[in-house]
Amino acid sequence: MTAWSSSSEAPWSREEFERQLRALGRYYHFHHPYQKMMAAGELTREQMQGWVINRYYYQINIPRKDAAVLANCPDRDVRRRWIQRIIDHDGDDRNEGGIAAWLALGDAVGVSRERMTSLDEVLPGVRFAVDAYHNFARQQPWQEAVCSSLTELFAPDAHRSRLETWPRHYPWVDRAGLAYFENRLGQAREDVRHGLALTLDLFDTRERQERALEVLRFKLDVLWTMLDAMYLAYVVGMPPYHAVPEGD
Ligand SMILES: O=C(O)c1cc(C(=O)O)c2c(n1)C(=O)C(=O)c1cc(C(=O)O)[nH]c1-2
Repeated sequence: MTAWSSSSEAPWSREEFERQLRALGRYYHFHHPYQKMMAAGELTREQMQGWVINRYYYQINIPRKDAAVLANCPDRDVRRRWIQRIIDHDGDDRNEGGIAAWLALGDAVGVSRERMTSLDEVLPGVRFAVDAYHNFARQQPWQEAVCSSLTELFAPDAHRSRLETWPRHYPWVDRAGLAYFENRLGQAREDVRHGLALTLDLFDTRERQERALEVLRFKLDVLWTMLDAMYLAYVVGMPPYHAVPEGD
């Protein structure tokens, strides 16, 4: 055991552990300059479209990530509940699901289905970040993948903010497109209840609890890095290779 390791210390109480997880909310992407511009009505149509196009790559990878959790999890009770996340995004006979709702959000901001689903405009930085999340869920223990979903603890504030500020600041966005955010408010509450209870149960030593905080930091980095890539490309005006002269 190394001198800096605190693994021999007593575990935090559930309340203290939950408090530490929630305290990481200060690094949530809601506080990124791109999101702040969005909430303040400062994004141009192109910047809004760029966000919707790039976030689509996140949306289509969420159910694949959740399928990886199912594949790695031997606990039937956990799988029975976790499978709902895939249905929430992919839809079923009764409900079109979140990916369809995100395409409708594209319609509302003037992004055609072909443009969105081609993935041609997904920035490399966004692709790398999202792939890192998907690969994490495939390769790490399923308990860590469960924990990494806990950024959803902080998502309802972001969804509510968009529902409240977009109609005021972006009257050109068709309101029907905001259904995605409305739907997520209820779904995220359920997801968080389950994901948080599992995390509090499973990470039951100080070493595991500290690992859980690291895992949540990783996921916060994924979300923040996506917005860094968008900020550089669409706000600073430096998309990848922008300074490379056109070849012949
Ligand atoms: O718009 C957002 O700010 C936001 C953030 C997050 C998140 O924190 O990962 C998710 C979502 N939305 C979301 O809609 C969603 O379905 C979702 C699933 C997950 C996940 O990690 O399993 N995060 C998120």
